[in-house]
Amino acid sequence: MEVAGNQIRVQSLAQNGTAQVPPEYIQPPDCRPNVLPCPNTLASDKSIPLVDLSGSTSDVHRVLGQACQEWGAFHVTNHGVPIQLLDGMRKIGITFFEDCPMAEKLNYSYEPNSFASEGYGSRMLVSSNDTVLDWRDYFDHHTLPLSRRNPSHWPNFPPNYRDVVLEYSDHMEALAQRLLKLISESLRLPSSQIGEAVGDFYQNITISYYPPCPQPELTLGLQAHSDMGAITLLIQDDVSGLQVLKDNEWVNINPLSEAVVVILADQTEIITNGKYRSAVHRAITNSTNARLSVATFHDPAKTRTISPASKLISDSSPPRYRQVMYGDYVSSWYTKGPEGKRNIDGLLL
Ligand SMILES: O=C(O)CCC(=O)C(=O)O
Ligand SMILES: [Fe+2]
Repeated sequence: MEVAGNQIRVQSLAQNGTAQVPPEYIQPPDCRPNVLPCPNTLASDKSIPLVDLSGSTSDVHRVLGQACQEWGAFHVTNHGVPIQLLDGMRKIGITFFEDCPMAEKLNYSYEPNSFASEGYGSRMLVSSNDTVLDWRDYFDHHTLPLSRRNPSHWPNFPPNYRDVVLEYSDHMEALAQRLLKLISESLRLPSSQIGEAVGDFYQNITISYYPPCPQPELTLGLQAHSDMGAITLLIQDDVSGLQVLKDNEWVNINPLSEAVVVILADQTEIITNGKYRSAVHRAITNSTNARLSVATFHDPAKTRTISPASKLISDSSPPRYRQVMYGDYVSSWYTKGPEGKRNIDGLLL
């Protein structure tokens, strides 16, 4: 078994051909997928809305506004990011995880003693010891601001890996800015309102790799959570696994190779004073196919203070959240662990 800093890579476990997952990966019964009789663990046949960005501005505002209000997650198409680049990103990810020898992958291991460090890892670093482990390996890249970006920390297997990540980072930043403008406009705010409240993006790109799991009914690839920053842009391969919670039901976000999944995160919920909600989502596993996703997170700087936009506050719509320094929000997230929306709920007034 190959281990880095006491951390076992899930891929090594899966390749060992184990028929039973180790106990630290077994979810408590109420968090397991597809378990009867708890109705909210069954996946529904609904699907998230699709926003076609080539539509008329008024259609885009309407469909996107409704998607943000009701789901906090939606697909976008005609988004301007070359489809070839989406495919290129999936390709370098799968090549790194599946074709790069484990010994070489481990050279890029993240720093196990610091929060959200860059590199190859398995365990999200939360302080609480009772956290069940996710059936997932990942590679996290720090891509923005430029002062955090150091491509020599990233794999160069395959040889175009770093170039693809650089190009992808720029396209995702532009798309995130465009979406925050549309989101602001859909609330009849000045288009720069949410973007200015967030400030310059801290962008991280996380490639997640979920090996086949011998007991998918007992595990989660990634436990239920809402993302802590402002907006997440995600692509996936053709294997299902991502689910979003809607009206107490888990809904599959089925793969659409040319679309980007947009997931509103907690700071956008705070800035919009809860008019738009961050989406609770999770990843489930399966016993036959490995799954890959690429999530690009856009967050405020740790020193940024986030509060509900004053234009959305009135006598009939009082502030719902306390203001928070983003760095404090992140520390509390890592101390308490994700678990649904308990972090943002801690700011409710
Ligand atoms: O793999 C996925 O589809 C979900 C990834 C995710 O939610 C995350 O990294 O925060
Ligand atoms: Fe997420």
